[in-house]
Amino acid sequence: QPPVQALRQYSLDSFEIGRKLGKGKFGKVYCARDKATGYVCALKVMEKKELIHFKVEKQFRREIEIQSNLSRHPNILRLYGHFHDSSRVFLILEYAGQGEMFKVLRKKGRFGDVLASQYICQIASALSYLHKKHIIHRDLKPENLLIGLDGEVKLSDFGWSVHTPSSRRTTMCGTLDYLPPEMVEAKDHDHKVDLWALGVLTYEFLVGNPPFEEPAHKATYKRISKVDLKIPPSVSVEAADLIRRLLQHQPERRFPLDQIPDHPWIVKNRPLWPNSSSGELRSN
Ligand SMILES: CC(=O)NC[C@@H]1CCN(c2c(Cl)cnc3[nH]c(-c4cn(C)nc4C)nc23)C1
Repeated sequence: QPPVQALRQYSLDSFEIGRKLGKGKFGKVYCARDKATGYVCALKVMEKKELIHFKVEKQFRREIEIQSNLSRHPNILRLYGHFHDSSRVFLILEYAGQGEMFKVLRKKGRFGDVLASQYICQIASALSYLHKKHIIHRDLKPENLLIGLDGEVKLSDFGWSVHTPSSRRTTMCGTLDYLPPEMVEAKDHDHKVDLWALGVLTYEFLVGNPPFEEPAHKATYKRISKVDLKIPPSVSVEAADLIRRLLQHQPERRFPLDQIPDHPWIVKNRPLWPNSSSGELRSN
């Protein structure tokens, strides 16, 4: 039967709460086990008064609506259900066995071509799935990526996703590093903003920091607007080619997602067998 029955009514009492996994944007996330099925999941808890205070209840409702409708994709974190009590709202999320991407990246400093290209190819597949459903993620960055038990990437945190085409209404907060020129210039934007962010992510995976990072916001804006991109010689020729093709000022010139699996950088670094990156041979 499905890991978490979609129609069953859940309450906090349906779960044994485990360790705190960390903090999302507006709440805490705990490891939890569904008492009825023994299934392990991640329970995201948010205070209703916090959602109201930050005026993000609309964004939050959109997150639920979008993520619930995303049925199976191996690189998108599942939202199985949600429930609330008098003061809190709870999201029942898929548990990602290897945790947060940004922590792995900070610990490793940067990724090699094989690992980075596998991650980028998986993220491109997830974005392609979203775009086909007319959804743009709009907040692609290492902090919003998780890693599953088999090392696969899981796109999560759809708090900023919208249906295309859209012009941003909510003021942005957090890092500007991933914003494309059309959003920095607050122009209308479409799914191609995710292509720009994928280019920034590719650069950050390989170099360890985002390409337009500056201490001051204004300086970052300027570098993004001018696409003031300097790719260090440590980055392979093939990777640099993909980064340049994604970080195009004009959205329509950005490299299409469905051509990414055939890009030389991805092809050259694809392991002979899937799951062979960990060196062992496994029957699938
Ligand atoms: C995208 C996002 O919301 N990130 C912040 C939340 C923190 C834990 N969240 C998890 C969520 Cl939402 C789902 N699965 C997770 N697994 C882990 C985790 C596993 N290990 C071994 N260590 C950790 C940590 N964390 C999660 C997400």
